[in-house]
Amino acid sequence: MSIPSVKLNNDFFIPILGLGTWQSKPEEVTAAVAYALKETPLRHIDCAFGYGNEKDVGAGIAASGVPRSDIFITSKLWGTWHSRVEECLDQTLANLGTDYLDLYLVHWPVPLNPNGNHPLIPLLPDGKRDVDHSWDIKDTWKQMEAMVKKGKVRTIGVSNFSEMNLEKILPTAEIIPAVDQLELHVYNPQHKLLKYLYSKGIRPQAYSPLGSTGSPLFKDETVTELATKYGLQPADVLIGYLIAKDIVTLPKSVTPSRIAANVSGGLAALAKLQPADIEKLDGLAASGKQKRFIMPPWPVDLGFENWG
Ligand SMILES: NC(=O)C1=CN([C@@H]2O[C@H](COP(=O)(O)OP(=O)(O)OC[C@H]3O[C@@H](n4cnc5c(N)ncnc54)[C@H](OP(=O)(O)O)[C@@H]3O)[C@@H](O)[C@H]2O)C=CC1
Ligand SMILES: O=C[C@H](O)[C@@H](O)[C@@H](O)[C@H](O)C(=O)O
Repeated sequence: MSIPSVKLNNDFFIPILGLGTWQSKPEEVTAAVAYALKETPLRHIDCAFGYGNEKDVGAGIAASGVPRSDIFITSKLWGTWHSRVEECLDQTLANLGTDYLDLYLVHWPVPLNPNGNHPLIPLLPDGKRDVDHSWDIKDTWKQMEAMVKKGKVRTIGVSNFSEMNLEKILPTAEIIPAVDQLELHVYNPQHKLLKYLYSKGIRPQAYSPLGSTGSPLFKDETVTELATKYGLQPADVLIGYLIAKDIVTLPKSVTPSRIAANVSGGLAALAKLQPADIEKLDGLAASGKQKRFIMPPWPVDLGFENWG
C-alpha cells in the first residue's frame, strides 16, 4: 500500500495524506510520529511552531530511523513572528532536528504584537488578541520568499487565507503560494474559495478533516450510510471524500490503530466511493449542515464565508 502524491505549483510532490500534530501531547506525539513513519506508509507530517510540541515531533522522526529525504515535513510561522520569519523558522528547524522544511506556511493572516504580554497569544487589557496593525502581510510573504532563496524551505504557502487576504499578497508575490491549508470537511467544503485557489494554481490542504476534537461528523447520517454500504468506518468516508477530490488531507491521531486505519481506510474509501457519493457529500453543507469547528477569536475580519 502506498500513498499517492500530488504535484505542487513548483513541481515538487506532496503526499496526499499527512499526519496532523495539533493538540498531540508532547508525551504522546513522539511515539505517534515514530509509529506512523515506521509502521505505516505515512511519510508526511504536519507541524507548527505554535503547537509547542515540535521537539517531541522531531524526536519521533529521529526514532523512526526513516531517512529525512523520504519524509515531507511542513511547519508554520506563528503570528508573533510575522516580522521575524527566519528567527521563527530557525527555531522550528532546530526543534525538528532538520536543516530544511519541505513546506513552510504562514499559519494565520494575522500578525500579532511581537513585544506583547505573551510570546504566542498576546492580549490587550480588554482581553482581545493584540494584533500588530502596523505590519503588512505582504512583507511577511517577502520574508517567506527569502527562506526559499536561502534553501531553508523548498516550498512556501499559507494557511487560513481567504480570497481577500490572498489578494493582499499576490500582487507583489514573486512566488505564488503552493498551498492554502484550510478547515475542509463535509460540513465546511468552501467550494467557492477552492474554485478561486484552483484559478491561481494554489492547492488546498484539508485541516480538521474529521471535524477535529469531539467531532459530530462520525455520526452524520449520510457519512454513516456510506460507511455501512461499503464496509468502511465513518473516518474512512471523511478522508476518502477529500482525497477523491485530490485535496491533501491531514488527519490527526495519537492512537496507533487509528493512525494506521486512517491510511488503509482512507485509501479503501478512495477506491469505493462513487462520483454520486462525492456529489452527495459535497452537498451536505448546503443542505443546512454548514459548520466550522476552528474559529479562534481573532479581532479582525478574515474574509471567510460562514465564520461565526
Ligand atoms: N492550519 C491550521 O490552522 C490548522 C491545522 N490543523 C492541522 O490539521 C490536523 C488535523 O486537524 P485536527 O483539528 O487535529 O482534527 P482531525 O479532524 O484530524 O480530528 C482529530 C480527532 O479525531 C480523532 N480521530 C482520529 N482518527 C480517528 C478515527 N479513525 N476514528 C475516531 N476518531 C479519530 C483524534 O483522536 P486521537 O488523537 O485521540 O486518536 C482527534 O480527537 C491538525 O492536527 C494540524 O496538524 C488543524 C487545525 C487548524
Ligand atoms: O493549527 C491549529 C490552529 O490554527 C491553532 O493553532 C489555533 O486555533 C490556535 O489555537 C489559536 O487559538 O489561534
